Amino acid sequence: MSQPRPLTTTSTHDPLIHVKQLTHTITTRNQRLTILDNLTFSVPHGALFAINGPSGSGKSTLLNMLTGIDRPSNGRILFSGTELRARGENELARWRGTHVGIIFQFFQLIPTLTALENILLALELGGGNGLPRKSWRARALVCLEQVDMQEYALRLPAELSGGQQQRVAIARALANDPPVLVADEPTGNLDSGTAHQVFSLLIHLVEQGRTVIYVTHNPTFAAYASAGIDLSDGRIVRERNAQARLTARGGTQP
Ligand SMILES: Nc1ncnc2c1ncn2[C@@H]1O[C@H](COP(=O)(O)OP(=O)(O)OP(=O)(O)O)[C@@H](O)[C@H]1O
Repeated sequence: MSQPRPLTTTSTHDPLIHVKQLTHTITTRNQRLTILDNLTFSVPHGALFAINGPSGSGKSTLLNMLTGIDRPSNGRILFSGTELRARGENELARWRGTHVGIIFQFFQLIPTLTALENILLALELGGGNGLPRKSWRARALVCLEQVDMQEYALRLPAELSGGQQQRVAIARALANDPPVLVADEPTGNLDSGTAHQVFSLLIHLVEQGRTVIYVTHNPTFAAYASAGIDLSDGRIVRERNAQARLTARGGTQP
């Protein structure tokens, strides 16, 4: 299986997300744990941004903070200049429905719905992104086309391979046309050839102007990023910024 072709667009320097001195602690029965420790970084607009680190380093916790699913104990997250914690829960859920598409490791498609119906459900839940209901089916088909799965619109998830299911899940994440996709170990359940195909697709979506933030514990997949951070024990131990590599090599290379 060939590797994904390198990212040919570069992200702008405009930060989409600013994280400032973010700390998250939790109290268990007998101790207080610091899961994220004073993180400051930014996610450029139009980046393929990796959050990399070993198991337990805080990657998923951080991703949930960036999408407003969880709130940090301390610190600030500015998303397009607006502070997430300033929004109430309902407002945050509405905002998430239209601004962020979420992709999961285990796809999480509804098993009794076809590929097309899974995407229609996302449109239903996200309000159809302002489109009239009569055009939702066409929109869902466009999303399937974007991931090259239009021929499989009427298949159930169980009738698709793992890689095909993840493509449908990516199409579902695109349903409400969010500017940002977040993915927690998007290829963690796929063989390496299929994983590289999924990364090719994510790179293509970034080239079309979306920002993709993904979590991985695999340095090979982290190397596809145009920017990112490496976490260890809840701390940033390395910042990745492909701008330097772009200058050096004339293109981002994993
Ligand atoms: N609700 C909780 N109660 C206690 N500890 C928690 C809780 N949630 C997370 N943790 C701990 O916080 C740390 C970070 O967890 P997190 O799931 O963010 O790590 P991760 O890097 O995503 O790990 P993995 O790659 O294994 O999914 C881990 O040590 C985990 O055990």
